[in-house]
Amino acid sequence: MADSVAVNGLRVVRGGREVVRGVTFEVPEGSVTGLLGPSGCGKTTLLRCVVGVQVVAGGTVTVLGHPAGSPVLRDRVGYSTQSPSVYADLTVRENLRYFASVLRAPAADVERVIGEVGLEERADQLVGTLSGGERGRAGLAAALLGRPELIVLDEPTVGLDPVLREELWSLFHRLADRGAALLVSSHVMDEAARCDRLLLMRDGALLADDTPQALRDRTGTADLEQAFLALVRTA
Ligand SMILES: Nc1ncnc2c1ncn2[C@@H]1O[C@H](COP(=O)(O)OP(=O)(O)OP(=O)(O)O)[C@@H](O)[C@H]1O
Repeated sequence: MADSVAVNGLRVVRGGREVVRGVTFEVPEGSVTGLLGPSGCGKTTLLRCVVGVQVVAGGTVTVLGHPAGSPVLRDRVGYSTQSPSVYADLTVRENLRYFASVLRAPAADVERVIGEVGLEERADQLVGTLSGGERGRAGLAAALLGRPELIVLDEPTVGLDPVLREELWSLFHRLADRGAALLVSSHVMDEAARCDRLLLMRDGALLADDTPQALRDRTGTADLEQAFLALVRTA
């Protein structure tokens, strides 16, 4: 399987402190890679590097064969941030029509992505009046416009009920089955088991890069929370 993302020796300094400390990993196409780790460990910073909006101090980030942030990647990479960048004074549908035109995505994509994130009944509501979870899904819908080959999602399931979380994880796997690479961050360990591969991060470094089952086997633990703790103890 080809790699959609290749990160090599990445270092980032923020506020005078090295917050990403020599990180190397790949994200294969056609799979869901989870980026897991405690609050403040550097997940968002790492995702920002992959989408090319972060100044880096060293190392390389290659996305679909190009340096991260290259103009040719604009409509090939979808990115949804923790605070969704959708306009509060437009409806869900208006937002998505606007982003579809910017990305030159087909007009029919708007209805497709509204359906994929389950916002059909909120499509004509102003984003400013949506709940936090609904607003998050509106941002996620924008990241799915144009069928990007790489989809980068920063904590997409925060604030969602278990049913919706389940639906979104099913959607992520459907997108991967179509060939997309997904890189999804979370600090909830019970989501780790739903990923094909896991990157476990702590204090700006990767503790592990493996499948959930291999991590459980390697640490001799039954669940991934315990595996993470075992890795922290031996780091
Ligand atoms: N603009 C900034 N200036 C200084 N320090 C920053 C800045 N942005 C982030 N940091 C620091 O960089 C570190 C990594 O932050 P980052 O947002 O990547 O963490 P995270 O793992 O995504 O956390 P969370 O799960 O809470 O969102 C943190 O210690 C944070 O305080």
